[in-house]
Amino acid sequence: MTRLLSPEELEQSLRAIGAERYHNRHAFHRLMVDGALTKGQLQAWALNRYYYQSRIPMKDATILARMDDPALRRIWRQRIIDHDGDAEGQGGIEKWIALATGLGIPRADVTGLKGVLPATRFAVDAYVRFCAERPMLEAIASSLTELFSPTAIGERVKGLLSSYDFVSPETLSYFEPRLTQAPRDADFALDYVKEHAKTPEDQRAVQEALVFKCHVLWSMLDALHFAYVEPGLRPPDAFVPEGP
Ligand SMILES: O=C(O)c1cc(C(=O)O)c2c(n1)C(=O)C(=O)c1cc(C(=O)O)[nH]c1-2
Repeated sequence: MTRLLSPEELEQSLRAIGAERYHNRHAFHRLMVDGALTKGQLQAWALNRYYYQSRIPMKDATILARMDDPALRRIWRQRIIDHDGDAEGQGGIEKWIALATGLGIPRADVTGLKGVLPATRFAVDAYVRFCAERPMLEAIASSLTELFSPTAIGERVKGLLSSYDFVSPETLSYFEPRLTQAPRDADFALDYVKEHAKTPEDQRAVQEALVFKCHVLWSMLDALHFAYVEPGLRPPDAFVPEGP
C-alpha cells in the first residue's frame, strides 16, 4: 500500500515525471535546437504537429462537456478560445498554420492534413480518447505536460532562430502567447489535482495520466524521427520533403 502524499510531495513527483520523460529530451527535439535538421524535416514536424494543435480544442471540449460547475467551465473554456480565437483569423491554430506556411507548406496541405504520419494520428487520437473516457481528474492531469512546455519552447525558438536562416520571428509567433498561456493553464491544473486527488489511488492515477501524456508527445517525435531522420522509412501516403 502506498501512502497518501502531501500536495507538495505529489507536485514533486509530477515534476520528476516530466524531468525524465518530457519531449524536450527526445533526439528529434535536440537535433532541432542544435540546428541539425533540414528544412524538409522541419516541415514534416510542423505538418505533423498541426494535427496535435487541431485536436487540442476537441479534447478540451470533451473535458468541458463533463464539467458540471460553471466556474470551472469558465476557466476551462479559455483553452478553446486560445486555440480557436473569437473570430476568423485569430487564435493558436491560425498561428500554427502561419508557422507551417512560413516553412513553405501550402495552407491547404496543412489544414487538409495531407501526409500526416499514421503514428501521429494514433498518438494524438489516443490523447483525445483518454480525455473523453477517463475520470475528469485524470483528464485534467494529462494536460500537466504544459508545466514543462515553456522550457521546451524557449529552447526551440532560440535554436530555430539562430540556426535556420529561413525561419523568421513572425513564423514563430505561435509560441509567444504560449509562454503565458501554458503556465496559467498548468498552474490551474496542478492546483486542481493537488486539491482533488484525495487518496493514494487518485494520486497514482494522476501520476499515470502524466506519464501517459509524456508518452503521447514522445511517440509523436519517435514517428517523425523514424520516418524523416533515421532509418528514414516513410510510410505510404506520408509527406515527402523536397530537396535533400
Ligand atoms: O510546444 C510544445 O512543446 C507544447 C507542448 C504541449 C504539451 O506539453 O502538451 C502543448 C503545447 N506545446 C501547446 O502549444 C498547446 O497548446 C498544448 C495544449 C496542451 C494540452 O495538453 O492541453 N498541451 C500543449
